[in-house]
Amino acid sequence: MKSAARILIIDDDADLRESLALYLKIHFSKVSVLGDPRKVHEALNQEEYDLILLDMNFQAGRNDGQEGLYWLKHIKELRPEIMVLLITAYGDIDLAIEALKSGASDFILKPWQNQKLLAALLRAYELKSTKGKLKQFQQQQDKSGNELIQLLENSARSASSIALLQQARRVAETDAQVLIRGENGTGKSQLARYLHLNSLRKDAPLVSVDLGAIPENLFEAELFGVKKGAFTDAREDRSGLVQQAEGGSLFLDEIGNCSLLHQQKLLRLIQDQSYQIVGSPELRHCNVRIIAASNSDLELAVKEGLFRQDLYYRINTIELKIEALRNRQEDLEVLIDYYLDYHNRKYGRQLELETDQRAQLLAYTWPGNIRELSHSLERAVILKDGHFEQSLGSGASSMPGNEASDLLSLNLEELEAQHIHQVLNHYQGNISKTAQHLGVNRNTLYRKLDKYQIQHEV
Ligand SMILES: Nc1ncnc2c1ncn2[C@@H]1O[C@H](COP(=O)(O)OP(=O)(O)OP(=O)(O)O)[C@@H](O)[C@H]1O
Repeated sequence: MKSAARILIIDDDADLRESLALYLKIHFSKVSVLGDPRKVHEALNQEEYDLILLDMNFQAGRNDGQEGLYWLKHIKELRPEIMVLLITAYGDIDLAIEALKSGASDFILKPWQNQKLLAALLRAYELKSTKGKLKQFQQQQDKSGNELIQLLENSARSASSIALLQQARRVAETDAQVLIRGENGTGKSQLARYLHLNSLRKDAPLVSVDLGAIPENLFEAELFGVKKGAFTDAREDRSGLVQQAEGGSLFLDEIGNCSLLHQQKLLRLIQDQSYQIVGSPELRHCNVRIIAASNSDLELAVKEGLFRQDLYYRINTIELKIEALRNRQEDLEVLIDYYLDYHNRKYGRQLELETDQRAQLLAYTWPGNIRELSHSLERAVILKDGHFEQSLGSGASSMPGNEASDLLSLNLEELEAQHIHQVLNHYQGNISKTAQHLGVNRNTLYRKLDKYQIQHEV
């Protein structure tokens, strides 16, 4: 399959241009040529390119490479996102260094070797895609970063939440490993973002990975990346999440669901800041801050031999515990107003709560915590109905029994709903373990819980 990279070759030598283009067209979907660099502005206005292969000497008799450097800077001013690879017959180290400092992605010597040239172009394209993704992600994060800080600080009214955020801000400035504990839906991922946004790494990416949702056999590839040729499908080098988090933070959600084998790889990552790309013998160094989260009893898992003690000690240098929502009445009051307003605006409604309806929400135990609260208010706003009797905790009580005769009377969907409910109860509401047991990912499970209105654990 051809790479999607769009390439422009700029060289005054017509034979060379054409032979390069002929070769590259075998591997790339779009290859164009340009003989005169003075027309580059026009060319870039007409078409989009990902990569430019730029000759360094154009005028006859000149071979100092300065023209190439001039056009390189010009292109980078016009389109900083385009990766420029310089190609020259007169290479020396100083020129190569100057080119790289001026923004070139690579420096290729003529006569080139086709395989090496191809590898350099594919590498540059991979880098461009990763940079693009990170930038996009970072912009989204920036937009909502301040909102998140405000939201968390606004809703922290109870003594435990105020103390928690204070502690979080204090540890955020350090690079200490943090373990966030709390029931499902209490806001562990949001607290991880809060930590990152308050840290010195805030301008670098925060990459989150749900360790409960990654299939066992993809764990290493997802986290550490893959070297081209590591397996049949690995046609190009692929970066992993650790590399994408370079300089920033890596949020390892549901760390308690990690197998012992993968715990060992995480230990090396955390302890030595190093990892191995799948298919490569080398150890790679990285600079990432680890934030982990878990809603399971890790101490028990350590006792039972299911969680490595050394990893446990590594990740919980600092432990931040989020209280269940039922123990944070002051926060609950603010969150009811926040989500009522939020969903009213989202759906263009004006639902208001009667005093007894609000009292009912304040008295409920919220086993699914903030996520359940938001879902309940969303449903109420959509239905324009603040009577919560039907919905709060109805999932548990309305489930049919599992006598054989009952099962026969169920249709497929009812059977599915019942099965999900039982598995969920078996794992005491642990979403990741339930999803793993059922062979679906957590998002699918949440959708099904929603569909069958199994609110109890949503
Ligand atoms: N302080 C807060 N104010 C308002 N909404 C919040 C707050 N904290 C979390 N939320 C919302 O609650 C929901 C659950 O939060 P989050 O996903 O962070 O919980 P979690 O503990 O990581 O859940 P899980 O254990 O299922 O991974 C999200 O919709 C989030 O936006």
